[in-house]
Order: sequence, then C-alpha cells, then structure tokens
Amino acid sequence: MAEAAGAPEAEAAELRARLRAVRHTVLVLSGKGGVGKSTFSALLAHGLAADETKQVALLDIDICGPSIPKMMGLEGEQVHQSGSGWSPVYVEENLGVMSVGFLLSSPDDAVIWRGPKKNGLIKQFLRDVDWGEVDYLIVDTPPGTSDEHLSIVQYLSATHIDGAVIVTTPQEVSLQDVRKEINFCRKVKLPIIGVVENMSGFVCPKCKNESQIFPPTTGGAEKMCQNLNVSLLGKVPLDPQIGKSCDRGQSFLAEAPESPATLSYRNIIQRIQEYCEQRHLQEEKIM
Ligand SMILES: Nc1ncnc2c1ncn2[C@@H]1O[C@H](COP(=O)(O)OP(=O)(O)OP(=O)(O)O)[C@@H](O)[C@H]1O
Ligand code: SF4
Repeated sequence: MAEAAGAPEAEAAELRARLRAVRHTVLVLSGKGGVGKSTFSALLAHGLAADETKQVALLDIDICGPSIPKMMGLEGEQVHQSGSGWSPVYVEENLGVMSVGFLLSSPDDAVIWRGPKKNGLIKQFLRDVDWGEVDYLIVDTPPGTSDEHLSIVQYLSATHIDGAVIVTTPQEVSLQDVRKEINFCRKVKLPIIGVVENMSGFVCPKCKNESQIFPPTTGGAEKMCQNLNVSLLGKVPLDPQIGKSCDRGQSFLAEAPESPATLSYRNIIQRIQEYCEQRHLQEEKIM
C-alpha cells in the first residue's frame, strides 16, 4: 500500500511507533447500515479472544452510531488516561475495546460532527490508545464509504492493514452497495479478505428446516463474489438469539455454541485467521 498517503511523515512515524506491536489489522466494512456489521465485529473479536493466548483489540470508529459498547457489555464505561495514552476498556484480560461511545456523556447523545473533527478523532484513537502488544486489531467502521474510511485507510497505511471483511445480506439492495465497497477497496489498494453473507436463511430451531427470508434475486453474495473474483468467507443464518445476546452485552458464540450461526461464525473466523497468518508469512518472505 502507498506509504501513508495523506499522512505527513512525522505523523506516519508517530502512528507506526504506536501500532508497532499490532500484528494483524482487519477492517470490517458494509455498504448498507443494519446488515450486522457491528455484530460481526463484536463476535469476531470474541471469537478470536476465545484463544487465551491471543490479545485482541476492538476499535469502533462508527462515530455517529457507536453500538459496540452495548454489544460488549461496556455501556457507561469511560476512557481512562494513563501516562502512555488512553487505556482501552477491557472485557476480558485479552480483549480491549475503544469506542467514541466511551466519550459520550449519555448513550443517546447524537454525535453530529463534520469531516475534519471526525478525522481528528480517528487519528487520536490510532495514535493515543495504548493497546500494548496485540495479535488482532479489529476496526468496526460506519456503513458506506465516507471520510472516516478514507482517513482510517490513509492513517493505517503508515503501518499495515491485513485487509477488509465486507458484511452484506442476500438482498439485491445490499449487494449493490457491496459492489461499491469492493470498488472502494480496489481504488485505495485495501486488500479484501472476503465477503460475509449475514442473515442468510433461517434454520428453524425446532425442525432444523431452512427457509430463505430474503430471497436473492441475482444469486446472492456467492454469485457476486464469483463475478468479482472475491472470496465468500461464509454465510451466517438468522438467529434471534444473536440480538438477545448482543443486547445483554454477552458473546452469542459462548451462549449458543451449537447454533448453526455459531458454527458458521467459527468457520469464518478460522478463515480470517488463516488469511492473516498467510499474509504475515508472505510479508516476512518479502522483507
Ligand atoms: N445473523 C443474525 N441473525 C439475527 N439477527 C442479527 C444477525 N446479525 C445481526 N443481527 C441483528 O441485526 C441488527 C443490526 O445489526 P448491527 O447493529 O450489527 O448492524 P450494522 O450493520 O452494524 O448497522 P449500523 O452500521 O447501522 O450500525 C441487530 O439488532 C443485530 O442483533
Ligand atoms: S417447519 Fe416451519 S412451522 Fe414447523 S417448526 Fe419449523 S419453522 Fe416452525
């Protein structure tokens, strides 16, 4: 990736110093709102942190609608300042979270900020949060391709990004926006780890029969991924328990280990880990 496009060298050096101990960075994107991107980011973080030998960080840059504090059971928490920067809020010893939600006096406070102020905050999150040694930094972004996306890609290009995961539903309206998202990634040279089709059918908990709630009109994410030469990481079925667990701030993966949605999540998380490890090995070979 082009070195720190948009970030002057001194700034890039500061970011590199701060994020030096981050091994892998994964951005979570979606074309549309409400497709389950923040849920995916939260469960990806939980799933990775289930391995106690891994240190995981979750950064929520959805500045106008931060939902991560509630999903991670951290509502009402505040950011603490230490000598070495802002301290993340920890869910577990190996799972730290930073969100603009921790800076708001009430969860209902609307954050209506203009581009430069949002960009300033994103930079501050990357430069000032003391994550320590981290195996995976997961970044939950706002829907679409906005100023925040450009900023985070520009700032993180000072270090490195393993790639992006794009979350969609099978509906054509959502898939259309994913195509835009893929074009954005290609334009800014952000590698695409793959696409996740969320809310992909419903497995009846009683009879295990699968129904399609959002019938895809053009072959769904699978066909789109084939056409655009992007990996489909997996399909996550609808499960009403996901919303309930998230609203309670609990990990759905731990609460419903046998659910088809959990099994699908586990496969997807494993594929993301394999991708990141592979990329790391390739980078080591180049260096
Ligand atoms: N597979 C699923 N089955 C059932 N409900 C789901 C599933 N995935 C997400 N949800 C629910 O869908 C709703 C929207 O999810 P979420 O907030 O993660 O979307 P989002 O894409 O991050 O939205 P936004 O970008 O607008 O914040 C939530 O209530 C969540 O619990
Ligand atoms: S088959 Fe249909 S009605 Fe019967 S239990 Fe399953 S989802 Fe419910």
